[in-house]
Amino acid sequence: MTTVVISSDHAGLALRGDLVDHLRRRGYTVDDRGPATPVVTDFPDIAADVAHVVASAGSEARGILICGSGVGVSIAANKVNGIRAALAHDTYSAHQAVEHDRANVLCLGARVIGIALARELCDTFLAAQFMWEEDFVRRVRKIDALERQG
Ligand SMILES: O=C(CO)[C@H](O)[C@H](O)[C@H](O)COP(=O)(O)O
Repeated sequence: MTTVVISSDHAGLALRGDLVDHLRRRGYTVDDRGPATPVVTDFPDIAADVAHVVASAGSEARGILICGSGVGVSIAANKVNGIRAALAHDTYSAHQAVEHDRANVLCLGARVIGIALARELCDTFLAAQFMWEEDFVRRVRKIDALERQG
C-alpha cells in the first residue's frame, strides 16, 4: 500500500493530527513529519521536506501538505523537481489531479475546509491512479520539460 508522507505548518496542526489517525485506520503507512507542537513553522520548510521525500521515493509515495490556505505549500512544493502538487478542495479535483496530471502531493487549507471534507479528499486522492492515456502522458512530459528548462 502507498506510503503517505504528511506535514503541516502551525495552521494545519490539528487537521494533520486527525488525518494521520484517519489514514492509519484506513491501513496506510503514514510518515508524519511533524511538527509535533504548535510552534510557528514556515510553510516552505515543511513543503520542501515532504516534497524531497516524495520525489526520491518515486511512484511509491504520495504527500499531503497542510497550511492555512493550502496555497503556500502548493507553491513551494511545486518548486521541487518531480513534484506535481495539487491544491484541491473538491473531490473531483482530488482524483482528476492524479488521473490526468499525475499529481503526487495533495495540498489542503486547514482554515478553508472542515475535517470531514479533508478526510474525503485524502481518501479520494490516495485511491486515484494515473490514467496512462496518450494525451495525459504527453502533457505530463511537457511539465517535466518545463522543469528541466528551469
Ligand atoms: O496559509 C498559509 C500560506 O498560504 C500559511 O498557513 C501561513 O502560515 C499563513 O499565511 C500565515 O498564517 P499565520 O498563522 O498568521 O502565520
